[in-house]
Amino acid sequence: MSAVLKVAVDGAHPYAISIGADLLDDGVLLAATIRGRHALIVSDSNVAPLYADRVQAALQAVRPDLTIARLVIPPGEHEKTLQRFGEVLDALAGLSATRDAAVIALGGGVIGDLAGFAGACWMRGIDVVQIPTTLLAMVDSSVGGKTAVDLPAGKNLVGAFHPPRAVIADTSVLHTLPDRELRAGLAEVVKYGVTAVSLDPADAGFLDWLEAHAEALLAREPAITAEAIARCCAFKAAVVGRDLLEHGDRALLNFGHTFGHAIEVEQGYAGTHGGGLNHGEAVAVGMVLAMRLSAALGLAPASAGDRLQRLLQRLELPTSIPEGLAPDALLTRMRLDKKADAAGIRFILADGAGRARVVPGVEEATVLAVLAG
Ligand SMILES: NC(=O)c1ccc[n+]([C@@H]2O[C@H](COP(=O)([O-])OP(=O)(O)OC[C@H]3O[C@@H](n4cnc5c(N)ncnc54)[C@H](O)[C@@H]3O)[C@@H](O)[C@H]2O)c1
Ligand SMILES: O=C(O)C(=O)C[C@@H](O)[C@H](O)[C@H](O)COP(=O)(O)O
Ligand SMILES: [Zn+2]
Repeated sequence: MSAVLKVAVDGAHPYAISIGADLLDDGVLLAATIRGRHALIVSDSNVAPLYADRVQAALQAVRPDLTIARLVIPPGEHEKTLQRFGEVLDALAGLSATRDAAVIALGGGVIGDLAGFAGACWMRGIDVVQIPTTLLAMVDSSVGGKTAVDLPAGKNLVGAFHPPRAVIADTSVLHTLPDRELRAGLAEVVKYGVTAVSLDPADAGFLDWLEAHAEALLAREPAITAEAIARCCAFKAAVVGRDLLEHGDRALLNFGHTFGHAIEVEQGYAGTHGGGLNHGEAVAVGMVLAMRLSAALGLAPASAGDRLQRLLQRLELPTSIPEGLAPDALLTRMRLDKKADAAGIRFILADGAGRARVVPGVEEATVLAVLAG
């Protein structure tokens, strides 16, 4: 077994992120996260056939007394619903899960958010172990405790902050991840580059590093990939450790998301499985729009948008709004963004040199002009 990288998340609810190859088979590591006698593995029908048996066997070898059940749902963003949330709760009831039970989220961000929210609600909150299987989930969604489901009206509108008990990221599972999903994860990786100085000045050069290693990341070079995951987890750990509930600079992790979420909602959460943009792709487009808006307001040079667009294009990500989405329809969606308040939409804007901030009071006419290109 190769080296395991550890990132600690501090704060009121501390936990460890373990990153390494073949961690799914590490029964001791897995079992150390389970306190009670019941565990529910929640996964999707792409991931479960590949990995659920291994997780269950490893756990059961160390904890033969553990009763483990499984819930497998179809893949895709359109499954991150209240109905599926209810199915997870029903599965916990079927397991007679007590308060010391654990939900094991084995999958990408859809599974992590859905299972995490059910874990946050069952008996008012039980342990959630995140085992992310996409790059996006390893660098972002498995960490920080944001859990949620979507409504037709908007992304992640129903949810809770519920930090996991542990995050176990087995980098070997990325071998089976489709290229498109790898690229989607790289979009969130770039987000850390654009906001690096504000999130953690100690890693200010992350955007330059990404530009130097774009092809290696696309080629899934193991050492480069593991380094990217660990650095992203360190960024996220730093910010959620000091601002779990997003009263302050955690909001910077939302760079590109006000635009990106509007695209996802307007496309009806079509995502990978329905012919639309998936979350990472929508965030890629959203980041370019956010940088264009930053430039329009004089907060960044126009060249910053060009630089970001070039990097995203090298990573084979989309950088413009898909055909058929009207600017005014997107703006309407953005008004229900969770950062909006009585005074209007608040945007995360950046300077192109690693600094980002929350900006209120942006004229909607300026936003529409950016959306119209
Ligand atoms: N909670 C947070 O902080 C946070 C952060 C970022 C994103 N998100 C959410 O995460 C979701 C997107 O997550 P995602 O990009 O992981 O999408 P996803 O969960 O839909 O997974 C993408 C696809 O990859 C498949 N897959 C997953 N792992 C695989 C593997 N190892 N091998 C083969 N196939 C595999 C899945 O079945 C699916 O088809 C969105 O709902 C987004 O809102 C949440
Ligand atoms: O962890 C966070 O905080 C983020 O904003 C990470 C985002 O990448 C993620 O997509 C998150 O789910 C968006 O949160 P939301 O509050 O805008 O729904
Ligand atoms: Zn995101």
